[in-house]
Amino acid sequence: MAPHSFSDSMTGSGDRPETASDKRAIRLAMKAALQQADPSTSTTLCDRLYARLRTLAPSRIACVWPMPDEVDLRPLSHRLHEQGWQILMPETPPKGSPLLFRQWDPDCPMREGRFGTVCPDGPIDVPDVVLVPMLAFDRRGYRLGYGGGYYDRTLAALPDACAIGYAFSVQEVPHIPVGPFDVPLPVIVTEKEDIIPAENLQP
Ligand SMILES: Nc1nc2c(c(=O)[nH]1)N(C=O)[C@@H](CNc1ccc(C(=O)N[C@@H](CCC(=O)O)C(=O)O)cc1)CN2
Ligand SMILES: Nc1ncnc2c1ncn2[C@@H]1O[C@H](COP(=O)(O)OP(=O)(O)OP(=O)(O)O)[C@@H](O)[C@H]1O
Repeated sequence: MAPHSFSDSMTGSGDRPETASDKRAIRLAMKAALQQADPSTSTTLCDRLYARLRTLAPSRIACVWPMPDEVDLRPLSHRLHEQGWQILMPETPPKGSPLLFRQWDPDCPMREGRFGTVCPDGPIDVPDVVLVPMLAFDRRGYRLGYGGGYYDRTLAALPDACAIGYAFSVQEVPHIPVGPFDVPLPVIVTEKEDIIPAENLQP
């Protein structure tokens, strides 16, 4: 079925029940699989992200403070900071709102936020580049997060930002169920490869 079908848009404000339930099943399976992932893979993934970003002029980039078993972007955040990038990290607002981003530097105080997230206690800022965490993804560029819809709302509000999804390669699934607000990412970086979904489109 087409990603943005009529029946999806009929519901107006969210996923159909079967889409939401299919997403939940993938999240559960992936959370379990991630507990077996090798954390040292984060280092290779950070190196690949850095290789992609170093060709750009330093600007304001949204990184992420990791949650348990997730890719750890902290080595990349430090490296980019040393290279003159302004690092931002998300603050998680109540569900239904886009993320806020706050400036981070290696010495800034951090505080605990919603759902086990941690965010800098710095000024609010707006990113030019957004690194997007994913619980699962597919080769079309669709992603699943923890189910808040935060990044979908955030990227919709930042149409000019350059969005780059990142995850361990074991987080790839054949097909992410898609709802009316899911927009595919233009690039996904894993520790093994850079996936450019447009290259996978059938003519
Ligand atoms: N490291 C990191 N930070 C991030 C994200 C992320 O994916 N990774 N987010 C990506 O968007 C946002 C946080 N989104 C989240 C949304 C829900 C849950 C969560 O634990 N949900 C519970 C159910 C909560 C409830 O509804 O009561 C769960 O999954 O069991 C966690 C993070 C912003 N910060
Ligand atoms: N821009 C939006 N406007 C309104 N509702 C949205 C928007 N984006 C997502 N949603 C809704 O939010 C709910 C959660 O979305 P989804 O399950 O795709 O979250 P997720 O992508 O896994 O979470 P996150 O983006 O926080 O990592 C769904 O019902 C979805 O339709």
